[in-house]
Amino acid sequence: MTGYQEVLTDPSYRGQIVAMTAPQIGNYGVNNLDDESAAVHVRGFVIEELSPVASSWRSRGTLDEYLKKWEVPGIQGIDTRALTKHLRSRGAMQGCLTTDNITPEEAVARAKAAPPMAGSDFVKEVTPEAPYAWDPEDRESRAWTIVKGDGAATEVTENGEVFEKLPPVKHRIVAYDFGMKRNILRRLRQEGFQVQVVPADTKAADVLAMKPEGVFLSNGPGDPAALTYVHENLRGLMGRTPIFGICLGHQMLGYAFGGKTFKLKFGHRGGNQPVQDVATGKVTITSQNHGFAVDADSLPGEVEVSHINLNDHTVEGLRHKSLPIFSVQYHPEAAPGPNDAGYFFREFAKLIETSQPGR
Ligand SMILES: NC(=O)CC[C@H](N)C(=O)O
Repeated sequence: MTGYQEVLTDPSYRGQIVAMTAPQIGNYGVNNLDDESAAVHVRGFVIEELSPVASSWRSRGTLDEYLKKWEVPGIQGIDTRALTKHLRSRGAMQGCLTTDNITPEEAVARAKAAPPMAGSDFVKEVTPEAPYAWDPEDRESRAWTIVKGDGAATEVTENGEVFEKLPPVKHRIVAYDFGMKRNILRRLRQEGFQVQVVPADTKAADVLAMKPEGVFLSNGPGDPAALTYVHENLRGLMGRTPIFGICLGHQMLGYAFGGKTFKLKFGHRGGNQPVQDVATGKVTITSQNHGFAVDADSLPGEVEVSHINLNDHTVEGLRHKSLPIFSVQYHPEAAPGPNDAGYFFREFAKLIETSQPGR
């Protein structure tokens, strides 16, 4: 029931209509802290029932007003669990939401005529135009670092909000922003990383010229196969700096290694996906949002599958056997419920500290 604002603003959903299975959405309204980016990216939002009340001390408006502000169509009154079962048996498909006075057949024709997800580069719509240094001390960024107050060093602002005191900077890294969620930046900073963010088409040489201690590859929308310019740049970074990728970043590494991805019949979504660490056998409950997956058989021998999804046994993590490179398909930064996977940000710091990049 929670997390709808994060879903709406996750750039990875660019170009997609999202349907929620929880029966009532909007209960706690929207606020100025939960946005994962500066805009709503879903193309349409489908729910069973909009809560008639938006109630929370953090609330600054209703979901209805929010979608209107961003001119994103929403529809309620849909049996979204039946819809989900339909998509599960038939596969993810094109859809159409309209207020035009047309027949269902005409709406189906419009849905079929829409450009398909496969083969489309949606990253160019969400990547920043220029590099920027993420400043965790600016007001807005600090507002993102709310913690639950578990006794860790905290600070209370004039509005009574509790903030985490950030640790000193330990490592300077560069992050490719393919449509990055803000909580990734927040989690990186919480682990002591200072982050310089660069656009998706930044050349490997320009990244290396910044002399980063490591490179992070973000999540992002669309078909990973379409981003050949990224695959190329990553090949220029491999072996020269430690690399950590999440979701689209993980898929990009799959291509840079010489592998490929395929489109899943239906994507992995939501906060309840079981993933097994192949080496330890340990299972974590993870948050996921992806429609494509790396094809394990396409990978070269020097890359190992470190994690698998226990529902369909697809690849959920990769690790290079000799170079300091690893990635996960799911979202260690997301926390709609479990925080099982949060340790990956610490792993990245450890990798930087223990590897000897050849530069
Ligand atoms: N969250 C993501 O980074 C999604 C990656 C990719 N666009 C997919 O759907 O598989």
